[in-house]
Amino acid sequence: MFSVKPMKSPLAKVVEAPIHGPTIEVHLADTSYLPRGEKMRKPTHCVLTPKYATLAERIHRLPVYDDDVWILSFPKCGTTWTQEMVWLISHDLDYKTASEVNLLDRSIFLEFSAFVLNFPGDTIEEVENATRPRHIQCHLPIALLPRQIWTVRPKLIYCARNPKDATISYYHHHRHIHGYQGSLQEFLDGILADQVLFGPQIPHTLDFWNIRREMNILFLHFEEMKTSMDAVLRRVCKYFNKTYTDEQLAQLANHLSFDVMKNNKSANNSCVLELVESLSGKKVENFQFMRKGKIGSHSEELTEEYIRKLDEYTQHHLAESDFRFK
Ligand SMILES: Nc1ncnc2c1ncn2[C@@H]1O[C@H](COP(=O)(O)OS(=O)(=O)O)[C@@H](OP(=O)(O)O)[C@H]1O
Repeated sequence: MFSVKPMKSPLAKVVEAPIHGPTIEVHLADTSYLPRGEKMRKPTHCVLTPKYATLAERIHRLPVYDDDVWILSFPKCGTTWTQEMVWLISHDLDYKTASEVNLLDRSIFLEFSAFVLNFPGDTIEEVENATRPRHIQCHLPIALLPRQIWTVRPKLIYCARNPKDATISYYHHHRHIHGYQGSLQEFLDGILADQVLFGPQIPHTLDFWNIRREMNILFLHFEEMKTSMDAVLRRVCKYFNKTYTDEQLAQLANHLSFDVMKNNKSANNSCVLELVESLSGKKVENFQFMRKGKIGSHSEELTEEYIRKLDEYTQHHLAESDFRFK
């Protein structure tokens, strides 16, 4: 299915983090069974962990059901936000259960065990045993998803985000969650050299974009959720065949607003910080998953030089595509 090689780059060293260990490059082999899509690229490599390689086959063979709901994204692109929105819309706005059961238990992060050394559980098994309809979150690229997805055709929701904002968000995530010790510049060079975990981002997004019609993927943008949440909610309702009143949608938009979600212990991923603290024995300071929640916050930290480099990198990847980040 794939071959694996250790990463020798300087960045691989600095991201040899206490939480997930070193990174590897997974090279995809047979992808002939994937949907053909529009302008389908040949999938290349993905940066993952050695522990992932031991779980890859189980993930690839995972049974898929047609009532599954898969939330797919590159890290830091609005996954958690999308998970809470989709779970509520498809569960008749059941705020009571949403407040009592943590989002990570309602919408399970499939490959989470692969990214935490000494993880005290098995998230793949959790998905296998979850009550249907299962809500599953996954950051893997299309070629590493369970193979049955392409024949069983569950609901697929993809969330994209501007790479500059996602990159800065990911940098802070690496510093505080993965124990990344390198500089911002090294991290950015790693992004540009496709060396960062789950990377590269743009081919990840393009692969889902190219099969969105064929696979009936609900394709969302972080920026649209920020600027036009009402329209996004209506699209999600339509996808799930749900009808709610204007008041109910306004209440949901409020529930999903940054400030409300930031203080919602059931959906703000604070339990992940607690897990990281207990595994590393160190306090995670000055960091929350709900960090800034803005469009364009990269401009506070990126130099003109790196804005130009990231723009050129993005343009290069998008040259053959009609896809545009918002
Ligand atoms: N409700 C709401 N409104 C606006 N923004 C929000 C919201 N929820 C999460 N976020 C922002 O999404 C970023 C985290 O993305 P992910 O959830 O994909 O992260 S993860 O990959 O699951 O770790 C992260 O972005 P940054 O603030 O730029 O770091 C979060 O703040």
